[in-house]
Amino acid sequence: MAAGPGKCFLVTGPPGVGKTTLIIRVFESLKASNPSLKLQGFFTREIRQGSERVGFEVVTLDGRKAPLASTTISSPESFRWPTVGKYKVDIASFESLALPELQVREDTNLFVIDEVGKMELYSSSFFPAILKILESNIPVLASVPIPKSGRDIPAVARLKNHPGATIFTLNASNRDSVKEQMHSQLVDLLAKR
Ligand SMILES: Nc1ncnc2c1ncn2[C@@H]1O[C@H](COP(=O)(O)OP(=O)(O)OP(=O)(O)O)[C@@H](O)[C@H]1O
Repeated sequence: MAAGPGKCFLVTGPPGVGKTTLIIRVFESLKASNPSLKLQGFFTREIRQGSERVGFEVVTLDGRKAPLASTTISSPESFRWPTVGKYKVDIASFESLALPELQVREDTNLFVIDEVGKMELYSSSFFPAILKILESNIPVLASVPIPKSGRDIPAVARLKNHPGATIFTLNASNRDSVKEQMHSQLVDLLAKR
């Protein structure tokens, strides 16, 4: 196993710049170049009704889905859902799908975590699971939001300050080159393990 701090690749950039798309493409090309890699984790995708975004779902790397947040959850009436903007966050649903994916296993090669955001962090078990992964020295590919306030949420600040962190800031003109860079760095890293 590699010595020193585990590698943590962080993708950031403004909403809609293509963080999820980039992570999916890197994941797919890694998988295609080496089908025996053991990859674990999840993506966050928006749910649309026509042109309107009505929520988010989490999707595991092998395609299982669960709701993360929605504008349309209403029952039970008396339940006070945690919210991010207009979305009600279904912490139990997120946890039931995502937390098992974040369990460290002996043979895992890479964890994919899209994203470390406010909704996901409502789960009090989510960030501790990430810290455990970092302690395990297994590489991580994660996306983190750019804060509206200019100040990172504490969990994101902690990831960015991790000694093994490499931060890629996406914009519309660099996303293809960042994808190539990230893919080749990960191929090198995974070949060493
Ligand atoms: N490299 C690309 N070329 C063309 N279109 C792209 C590319 N990357 C992303 N897109 C398009 O931009 C839109 C937003 O992409 P994506 O969901 O990946 O962004 P995001 O940064 O993850 O967004 P969010 O901040 O909401 O999580 C999608 O419709 C996607 O198809």
